[in-house]
Amino acid sequence: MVLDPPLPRPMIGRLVVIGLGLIGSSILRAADARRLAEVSVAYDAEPAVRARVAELGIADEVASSPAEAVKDADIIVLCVPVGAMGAVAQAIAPHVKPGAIVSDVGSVKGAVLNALRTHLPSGVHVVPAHPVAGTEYSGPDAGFATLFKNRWCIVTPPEGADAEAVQAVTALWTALGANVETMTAEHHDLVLAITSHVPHLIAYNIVGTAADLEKVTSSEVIKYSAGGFRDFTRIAASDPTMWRDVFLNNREAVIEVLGRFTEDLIALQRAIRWEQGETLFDLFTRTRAIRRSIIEIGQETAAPDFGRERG
Ligand SMILES: NC(=O)c1ccc[n+]([C@@H]2O[C@H](COP(=O)([O-])OP(=O)(O)OC[C@H]3O[C@@H](n4cnc5c(N)ncnc54)[C@H](O)[C@@H]3O)[C@@H](O)[C@H]2O)c1
Ligand SMILES: O=C(O)C(=O)C[C@]1(C(=O)O)C=C[C@@H](O)C=C1
Repeated sequence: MVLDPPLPRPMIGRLVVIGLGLIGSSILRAADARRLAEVSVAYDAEPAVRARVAELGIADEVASSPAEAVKDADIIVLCVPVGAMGAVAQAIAPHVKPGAIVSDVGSVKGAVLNALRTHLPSGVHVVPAHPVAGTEYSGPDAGFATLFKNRWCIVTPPEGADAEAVQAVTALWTALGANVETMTAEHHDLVLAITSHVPHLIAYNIVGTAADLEKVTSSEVIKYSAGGFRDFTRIAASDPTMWRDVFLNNREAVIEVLGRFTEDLIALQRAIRWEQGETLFDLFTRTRAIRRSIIEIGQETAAPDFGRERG
């Protein structure tokens, strides 16, 4: 997979990335490869992370404070855990120039939009976004320039958002390689609860259950985890801070989806108890078709339906 060639002229003056882990460092790498900004500026709360980013040479400048980072910025992208977005917005608020755009990459949108709007002055354009692309790894060394290539990025502008600012964020993500879709923050949070948040919770739970089973030793779990369980362990290795914040900030949608999930699981339990093979067979046939259609259209380029038929 390769990125498109560099732009003939940078599309952004000063691009600032705050939080230099998997996502922030991937944005910097892709922006550097495609020469999207005249100047890219990086900041992270951890001095060791800032030093590593300077060593990697993926930003033009590494700032030593949030205030220094956002001075004269045109677009600022917050790539910190969802629970830290409010504190970062508060720290940069007095230093962001009027007319600048503040965006983010948080996995939850409603709570982040509220946090950003609470702290940032009204002259600053808030346009949240979420690249639906990632891995179970964290930190600046985990990032790579093609992470967003042919993946979806969901932009969730608040009502009345400045059209030019929304266009600028859309153009940024398109240039980073993503396909952009726009929806409300509320709808995003429901869609991602089913496609990402609850699946992660299930993975954390099943790996935790396996680890706690008294009659199966942990060495047996490791030894025989070549198949399905191994896939769950990859997801369950995802960053604890990030995922704690996701669940605490998308409580309503996660609880709603978990309710449905629990009902369906109990129905399966009943089908097994009463030996209702047809029920099991029908469900497994339906789910197999879903998997095959995802592969057929190519997960990376498929236009997901985002559940719109449910209204
Ligand atoms: N990992 C994924 O698969 C994925 C995918 C899409 C979106 N996201 C979202 O992207 C964001 C970042 O995730 P990541 O995987 O890059 O995390 P990460 O742990 O790799 O990096 C986060 C970085 O933020 C820094 N940070 C934390 N608090 C800070 C603060 N107050 N000020 C400045 N820096 C601070 C940390 O030091 C760390 O370097 C999260 O909001 C997450 O929900 C993650
Ligand atoms: O591929 C993975 O490891 C991911 O978990 C990526 C994933 C997802 O659930 O699809 C995780 C969280 C994000 O907000 C977006 C993408």
